[in-house]
Amino acid sequence: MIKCEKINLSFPKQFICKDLSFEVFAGESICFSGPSGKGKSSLLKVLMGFITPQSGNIQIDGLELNSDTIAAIRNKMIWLPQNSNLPVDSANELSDLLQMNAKQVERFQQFQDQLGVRECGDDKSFAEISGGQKQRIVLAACLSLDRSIILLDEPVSALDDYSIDLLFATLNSLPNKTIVSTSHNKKWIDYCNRTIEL
Ligand SMILES: Nc1ncnc2c1ncn2[C@@H]1O[C@H](COP(=O)(O)OP(=O)(O)OP(=O)(O)O)[C@@H](O)[C@H]1O
Repeated sequence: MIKCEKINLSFPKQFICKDLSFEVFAGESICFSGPSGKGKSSLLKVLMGFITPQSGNIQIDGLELNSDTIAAIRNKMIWLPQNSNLPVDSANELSDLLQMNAKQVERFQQFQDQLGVRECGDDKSFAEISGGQKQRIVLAACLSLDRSIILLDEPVSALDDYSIDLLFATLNSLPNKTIVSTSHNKKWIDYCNRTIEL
């Protein structure tokens, strides 16, 4: 469970939120929505501990997020950044980068199958595939690590409706995952249990 209380966050040139409180229950899927530049990605980075708000309290599974707990908390999570420029050029290189064990590699291939990109993952470099195919391969990698909390920044930005349906079917096959995402996509927003509007 994620519990955020009275988060105050501003950058020098951008106010993000004042006294923002919310909870995300285990197994729930929520989406931050709102106009571009409002701070959706920044809030995911707050949950990862990459950005520290000016004030407020964040608890993940009962652990208060601070320098002592950050490693343990990050081990519970996987974060898909927006437009990630990965230092790899294929699914195989991605599994090496993430230091996947044999079971995770097997799951990675299963998720690529489920998301309709196994052939791309097996045979092609990232330079040879589309943005949507790459996004599905990176999503498959995220899911294969089997973390209980999944942070997805614009996970369907490059996907068509058919691919989004494949993703929903894949996520529905995974029990007890807590998903915190950002999106402008209506189909994704409708899929999530709840929206937090910024
Ligand atoms: N580290 C930072 N330092 C200063 N300003 C920042 C920093 N990170 C983000 N910002 C600013 O905060 C605002 C919110 O950015 P953020 O990426 O969180 O928005 P967003 O809602 O996710 O936008 P989009 O929908 O376009 O992805 C932007 O104006 C951005 O320039």
